[in-house]
Amino acid sequence: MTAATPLLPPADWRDFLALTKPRVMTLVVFTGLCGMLAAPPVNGHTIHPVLGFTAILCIALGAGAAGALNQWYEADIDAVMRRTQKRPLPAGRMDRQAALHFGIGLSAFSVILMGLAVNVAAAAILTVSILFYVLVYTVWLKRRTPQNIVIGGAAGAFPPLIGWAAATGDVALLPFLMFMLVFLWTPPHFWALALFVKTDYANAGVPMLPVVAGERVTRTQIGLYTIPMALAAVLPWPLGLTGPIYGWTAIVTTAVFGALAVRVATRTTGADDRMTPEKRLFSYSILYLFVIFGALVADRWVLA
Ligand code: HEM
Ligand SMILES: CC(C)=CCC/C(C)=C/CC/C(C)=C/COP(=O)(O)OP(=O)(O)O
Repeated sequence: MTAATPLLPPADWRDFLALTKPRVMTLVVFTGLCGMLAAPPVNGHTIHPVLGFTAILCIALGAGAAGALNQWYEADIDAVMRRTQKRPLPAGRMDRQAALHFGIGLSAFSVILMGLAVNVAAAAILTVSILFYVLVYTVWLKRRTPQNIVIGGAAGAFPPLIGWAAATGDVALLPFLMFMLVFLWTPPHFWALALFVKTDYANAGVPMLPVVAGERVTRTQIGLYTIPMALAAVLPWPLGLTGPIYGWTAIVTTAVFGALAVRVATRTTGADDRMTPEKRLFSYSILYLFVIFGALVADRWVLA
């Protein structure tokens, strides 16, 4: 080969899959599915299985597309952080244009399919969540303020609303509380992780809370956000929106979340600290959402 400009070989399908952040998106898709399955029948009918499947597919494709556009925009900072260096763009396995086209094409496809096959309400909320993740979080806030994940994190809270809207054509108080639960869960989820990958963000110049405000403030904020998060989690039962299966699951799993968050909030660490409680809170935060959303569906279907 004597070409003057080095050309990248065509990217592998695995690189396109990696662009969609598949591991993170499993929980996004799961909360969307649970929002859909928790919705009540409309005029005696639940959503047709084919339409239900299409709606979940659209959430998965839309979320994946948003992840691809996020990586297209952030290739520079991903190249600096150890956790993200091996992604297809910073590792030089994919052309940036290919990632951009993939992200835009998949976003348009997911929204149009949702609008044509399912309904306009679900397509509209899907559009808002993609725009929120890409424009509000990634482009606007992430490099500017430590409140980036508080405001921008709303993007990841929309899927239960999308699922519910797909099934009913509308939104209601229960999916709104589920939105609030994920919205208020995001700061403890992310800041627990940010406490132990702080150096990565500092090196990349991303103003995450532990980098700009320090560990103490971050720990306190984790504790503070856990309080309204717990309220959003537990309220559906006393409000009569769910039954005891959800209610008791929410009480027990949220109490564990609270205990882990208090441990993180009240700790001070030295230089060689292994950050075990922080890692535990981060891992538990993921299990917590899977279990609590699963309980919402179990409640609806067992007590129906
Ligand atoms: C702005 C908000 C958020 C930020 C900044 C954030 C950040 C992160 C980061 C940096 C990781 C580490 C590992 C990785 O890159 O795979 C992670 C893991 C994870 N996040 Fe989040 N997250 C946010 C919101 C959410 C939401 C809304 C969900 C789902 C409802 C979610 C689900 C997950 C899951 C399932 C993992 C584990 C992935 C794995 O096993 O590798 N995150 N998050
Ligand atoms: C339906 C729909 C469009 C959903 C969007 C889902 C969404 C916003 C998820 C947020 C979770 C996420 C991947 C955060 C990563 O933050 P980051 O991008 O700062 O993480 P990084 O450092 O790993 O790139």
